[in-house]
Amino acid sequence: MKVQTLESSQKLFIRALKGETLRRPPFWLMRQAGRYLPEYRATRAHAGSFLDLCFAPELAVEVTLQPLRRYGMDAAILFSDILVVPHALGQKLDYVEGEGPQLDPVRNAAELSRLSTEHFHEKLAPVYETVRRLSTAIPETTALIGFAGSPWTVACYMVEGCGSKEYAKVKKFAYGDPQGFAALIDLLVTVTADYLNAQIEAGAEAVQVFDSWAGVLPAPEFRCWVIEPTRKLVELIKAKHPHVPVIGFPRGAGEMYKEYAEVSGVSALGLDTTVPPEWAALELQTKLPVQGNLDPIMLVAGGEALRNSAAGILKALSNGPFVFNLGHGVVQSTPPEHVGQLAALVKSWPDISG
Ligand SMILES: Cc1c2[nH]c(c1CCC(=O)O)Cc1[nH]c(c(CCC(=O)O)c1C)Cc1[nH]c(c(CCC(=O)O)c1C)Cc1[nH]c(c(C)c1CCC(=O)O)C2
Repeated sequence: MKVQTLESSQKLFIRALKGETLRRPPFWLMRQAGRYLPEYRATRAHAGSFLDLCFAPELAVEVTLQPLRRYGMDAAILFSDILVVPHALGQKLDYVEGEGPQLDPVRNAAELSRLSTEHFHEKLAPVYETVRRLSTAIPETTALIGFAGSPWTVACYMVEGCGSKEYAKVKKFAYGDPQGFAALIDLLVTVTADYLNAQIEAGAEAVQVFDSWAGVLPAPEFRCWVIEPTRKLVELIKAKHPHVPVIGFPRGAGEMYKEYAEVSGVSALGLDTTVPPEWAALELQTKLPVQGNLDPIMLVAGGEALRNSAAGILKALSNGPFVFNLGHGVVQSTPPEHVGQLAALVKSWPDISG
């Protein structure tokens, strides 16, 4: 096995998450691997289904490395999906071409009782193997990020059975039967902590908790189903791995970002596209390192709009601990050369800022 000579703590990405203000901020992009890259589409065509790709360590390593080869990001993110967790609990999951994920929904206590943790780690063993292989396959200065969905966001898919506009079914379950819904959330807190701890033990140097649907809840329910489960999850990770940074990404949290920053215990905050960077510098970055938040559609537009928007974010947030990223994932219609332009801009910051 290759011996890693560079300590995690020396990597730019980890240094920023530990609170250092760096001259040139590190960067990576949410969903940096995926269908916008022709080499991803080629590997995907060989893999069979999308889940087959997630559970084939050799191919999952390959697609994780693809964006790094082109753009030299400061961090690699494990290639997998947030929905492998319900899959490992025994919920039926399919990714339907053009329609996204489809699950057999869980909407009450009886359906909940059919889930089982019995084969959980066995089913996720290929993911841990991917992390182990990546930890020696990535460049020496690149950090390795593990991830999971937040209990709330994973519950959204488990209850709705697919993506949704209104999230009416999961809200009805949470509002109408808070005790029953708490059983689902508590289960997800426990298994997600085990899952992230296992990724860390396999070599992940930081983990991100994707809470894509945090923004759909009123404040009291946001406290109950987003902040509190995240706080428990972070506590279970920190109990075993106190020095591993946990990035929380409560997309759409708005004003509630402040309370999430103060209460959840996360080490750093992922900012969505709508958060004003200047506000974040004053109200959030004074408490925790921040990551974000270029609109992914700026990467589709390219040119002046992309340059100006990225420079505005870099100006506002580079005076504190900061990781440059998007405010949500790369979209499929992104021209790969625009990602190259963005990478060049961030890597030459601040020398080109004047
Ligand atoms: C909500 C969510 C999911 N998955 C994820 C989230 C949270 C972030 C967000 O809000 O986007 C997270 C995710 N999904 C994927 C990654 C890989 C790592 C990375 O490069 O960032 C990560 C971090 C691969 C993927 N996950 C998926 C793909 C596309 C599948 C394919 O190749 O056919 C990829 C590359 C499928 C997926 N997976 C999910 C959906 C809704 C879809 C369908 C929509 C789509 O196709 O983009 C669930």
